[in-house]
Amino acid sequence: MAIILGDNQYGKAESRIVRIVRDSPRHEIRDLNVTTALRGPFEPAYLVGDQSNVLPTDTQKNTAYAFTKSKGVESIEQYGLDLARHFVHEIDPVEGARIEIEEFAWERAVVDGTEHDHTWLRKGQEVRTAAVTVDSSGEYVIGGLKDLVLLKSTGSEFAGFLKDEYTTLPETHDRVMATALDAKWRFSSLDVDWNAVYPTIKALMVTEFATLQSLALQQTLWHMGTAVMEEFPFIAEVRLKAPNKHHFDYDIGRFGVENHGEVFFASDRAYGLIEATLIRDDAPPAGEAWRASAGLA
Ligand SMILES: O=c1[nH]c(=O)c2[nH]c(=O)[nH]c2[nH]1
Repeated sequence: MAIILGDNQYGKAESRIVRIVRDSPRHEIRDLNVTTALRGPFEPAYLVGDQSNVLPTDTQKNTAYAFTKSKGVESIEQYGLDLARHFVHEIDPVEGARIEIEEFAWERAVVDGTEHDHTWLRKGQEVRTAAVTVDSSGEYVIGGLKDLVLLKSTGSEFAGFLKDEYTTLPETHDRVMATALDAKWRFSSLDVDWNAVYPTIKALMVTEFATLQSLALQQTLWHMGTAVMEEFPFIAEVRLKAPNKHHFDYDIGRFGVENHGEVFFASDRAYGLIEATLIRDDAPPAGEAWRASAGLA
């Protein structure tokens, strides 16, 4: 019997990088959480402690910081491509690079009715994500968002489900539906206006969530994903993950107060977890696109 070293990669996880563009009195801010992971002939580091091919994770972190100035952060997708290409093409032993990025959004403070030049409020909304892989098989970009918290107070049903001796859930044709959406989309082209596509995808998914008379969260996810893929032919695949944040009618009848879908217990666990992958039947191979590192994006 021999033990062999299987899949491996190494890098610096979660470098928190804040880049301020201050070339004019009106500053800009980009607030990132960046993970790098390198793949290549790194077995000797694991097997015999030979670091000769190992670009330190500290160096990877430094490069991630430096590139926010030297290359800029036009979009997190482009920044990820710049960084991944650098590691693969400039650092000899590196054969593949995986860059995962989260971006935290800020909105300008409004002072005396005017947007302020250098003060922002952290947006409590979703986190934009990107995951870029570059290796000898190609270049892959996955865009995404996570923690997009959505709630609708009607327009959601759940009935007609399978029942057995353990089923107690009442059927409903009017319930609260809420989730914290995690969505990822794989691009089949790199010739994309990354910053233009993102808000459109978000808006399409929000619109489907709002307007579909939902028979289940599963159906809502299908409609969200298809809306995005019908709009953008260069999106080959969409992966969705949605916790069903249950809102249970609270029994205030005990106190002589009627509750017609007005007062709820917002349960944080256990939650249903509904997941779906939508893919075109002619999608190009995903290659290493989904092989995660820190799993940030
Ligand atoms: O939208 C839903 N899908 C389910 O699969 C499910 N199961 C459940 O108990 N409630 C719900 N709601």
